[in-house]
Amino acid sequence: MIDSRLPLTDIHRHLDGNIRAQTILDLGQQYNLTLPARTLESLIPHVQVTENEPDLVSFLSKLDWGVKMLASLDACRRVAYENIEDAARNGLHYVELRFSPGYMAMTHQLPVEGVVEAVIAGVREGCKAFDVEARLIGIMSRTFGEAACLQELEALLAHRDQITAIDLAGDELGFPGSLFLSHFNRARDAGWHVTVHAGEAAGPESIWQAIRELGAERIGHGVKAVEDRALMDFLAEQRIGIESCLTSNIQTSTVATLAQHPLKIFLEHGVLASLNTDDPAVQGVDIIHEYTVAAALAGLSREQIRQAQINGLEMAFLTPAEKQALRDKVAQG
Ligand SMILES: O=c1[nH]cnc2c1ncn2[C@@H]1O[C@H](CO)[C@@H](O)[C@H]1O
Ligand SMILES: [Zn+2]
Repeated sequence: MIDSRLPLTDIHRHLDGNIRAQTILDLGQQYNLTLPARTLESLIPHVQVTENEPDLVSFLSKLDWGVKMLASLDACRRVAYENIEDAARNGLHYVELRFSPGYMAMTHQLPVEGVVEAVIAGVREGCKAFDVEARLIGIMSRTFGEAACLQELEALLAHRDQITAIDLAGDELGFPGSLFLSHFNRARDAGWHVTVHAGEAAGPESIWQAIRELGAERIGHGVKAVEDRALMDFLAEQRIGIESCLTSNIQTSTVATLAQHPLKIFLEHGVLASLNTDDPAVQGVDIIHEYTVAAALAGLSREQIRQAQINGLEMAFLTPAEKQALRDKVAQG
């Protein structure tokens, strides 16, 4: 159930994990690139999760075809623009879109800083054309190591005023947060907010590390927090938000079934947790599905779903005045 009098937000949404299948096909044609299929229908199984993947890293490989079609900065701009259009179509009032400029640049050796500029431009155009408010979160893709992350960080820092926060995503088990202390020191010095993918593939210690050593104010997924009572208390007391992504956690085999998902326990424990998509196009879901289907299957009551919706804006990297302006705007219709 979505409460239409409250702002609808998605604050954990990968722009480069949300490239339309049709756009993948179009870009393949435009740049004469090889794809595993020629029709939309036959392409879907290659670019969308159709059965749950055995683990996080297998799931992440599903993002690769879309990113491989980013043959120019204009393609990056287009994908960013379409992300805002899709958010508007879903009735989202506010989105935080995250992207990994090095990952997007990789296949066609685009300039990483150019990718950051193209994404900023596409999002800005989208926000002008559609009634959506957006902020950008820069991702460092840990999967490619510390040096590649440094390159992403520097490209993002060159546009620090257009970026709201920094994140670390990718292979959590292979590349622990402890490798990235200096990256996060620099990101915090830039005045950015910090959110970190933690406690998805690795255990609660990864969440403690993200908070204590990287300065995380919010945690992406954070599923494994439920295994550590002291951490649950700490999250609730410090109001460290958990960005839950229900369908994603099933598709990565982080959680076996929605009925076993800890989001309900987080909310019962007073942890600030919200509903988000993650990589909607790759997952074949949207925010409406997460609210109206997945949340109920995860055992959330109507009141808990409403609380999660309230928490989404509460957790947003906005000032109190910006949040209030959004509440007022939506309440007035
Ligand atoms: O669910 C997830 N967990 C961890 N990393 C992710 C997830 N979804 C996407 N990425 C990672 O984010 C970057 C692109 O924005 C890529 O590094 C991709 O692997
Ligand atoms: Zn994510």
